Amino acid sequence: MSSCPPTFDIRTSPGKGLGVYTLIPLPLHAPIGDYEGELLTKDEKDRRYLPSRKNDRTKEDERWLESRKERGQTAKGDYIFGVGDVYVDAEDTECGNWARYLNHDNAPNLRVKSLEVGMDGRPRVWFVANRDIKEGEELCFDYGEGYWMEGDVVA
Ligand SMILES: C[S@@+](CC[C@H](N)C(=O)[O-])C[C@H]1O[C@@H](n2cnc3c(N)ncnc32)[C@H](O)[C@@H]1O
Repeated sequence: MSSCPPTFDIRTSPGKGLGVYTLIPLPLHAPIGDYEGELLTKDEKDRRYLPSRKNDRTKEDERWLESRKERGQTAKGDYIFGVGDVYVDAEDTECGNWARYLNHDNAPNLRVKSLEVGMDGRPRVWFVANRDIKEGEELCFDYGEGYWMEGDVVA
């Protein structure tokens, strides 16, 4: 996993697991970082994570799940960000980056920006400050209603 910028700190956020905190003040519109992970199609995401699609899993899906287990990685579906038809899955810590620890807030201090196709031909998701942020604040974005309803998709 790519390391967290030195100006941010990953630590316990009460009631939310780990979270990302800024060690410096950040001005409105400050770029925060990209959300990185494995790219999955909707069908791959559903087959691998939804219990209702378990019987549709291919051999490749089973190998993928087995690899997660062997490497002590979870497969809960809590780290998925949808961009158009593609899903960025940051659950595997060998593929996701530090942004996987950004928590949800109904009054977030971050705004999500995304492109279905970035300059490298891949989808891009990144965060910017949506207000001035004080030193020591936790960085959060709004996951959107779908995340909490379906439990398998971030935003
Ligand atoms: C993308 S992860 C965020 C990082 C996570 N806290 C961790 O320790 O790995 C999303 C998960 O964090 C937790 N989470 C995020 N925001 C939360 C909130 N506002 N309240 C409670 N739990 C939250 C939930 O368990 C959610 O499924």
